[in-house]
Amino acid sequence: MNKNEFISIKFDLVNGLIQWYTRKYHIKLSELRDYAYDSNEVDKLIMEKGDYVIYEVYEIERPVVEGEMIFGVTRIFPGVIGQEYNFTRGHYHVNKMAGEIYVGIKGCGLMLLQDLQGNFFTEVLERGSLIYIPGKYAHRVVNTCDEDLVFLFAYPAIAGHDYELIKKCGFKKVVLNIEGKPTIIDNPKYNKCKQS
Ligand SMILES: O=P(O)(O)OC[C@H]1O[C@](O)(CO)[C@@H](O)[C@@H]1O
Ligand SMILES: [Fe+2]
Repeated sequence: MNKNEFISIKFDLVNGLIQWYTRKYHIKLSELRDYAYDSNEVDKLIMEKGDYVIYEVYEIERPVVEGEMIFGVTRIFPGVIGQEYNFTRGHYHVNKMAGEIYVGIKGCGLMLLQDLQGNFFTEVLERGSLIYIPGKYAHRVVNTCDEDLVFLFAYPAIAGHDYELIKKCGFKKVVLNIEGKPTIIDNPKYNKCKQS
């Protein structure tokens, strides 16, 4: 097999373990401070438990040229930051023509989607879900269950990640654990951001 042309690897579809990847990175609690519904809860948790990993990404990198695709597996650990379920930062693609595909492998949660016009919706992401995200939608995944949420992703290598707007304003809604149930509420930070 010529690795410059073909990639064929084993993928454990039960546990979501990938046999080979070129980059592994993780996002810790402190890196979500600006993205959290309540950043005081981030500080409190770090004081109590230290700065732990919220999610990890196993990626197969490819050259950033038209036609290439980057793909891999993300694992979000279960838990809450205050009331807010563990989540990915979320981002827009710089290249609005670049869509993305997610396939749920293990666990359950929600994908939050929004565009620059303020349209917002959610999709269930669980084992067996297949979600196509058109290029203009920012996307975030929230783990609402008690186990790891694992999913496969694939996107054009030229997509580019834009985190700034999400860092500044967040998503229109957040997913909180209220009396043990995932509850979607308005994000005050987003509303304030729109007004200023
Ligand atoms: O890049 P974020 O918003 O932290 O979320 C991580 C997830 O999104 C991706 O960047 C793909 O869109 C993956 O690396 C991973 O699945
Ligand atoms: Fe993306």
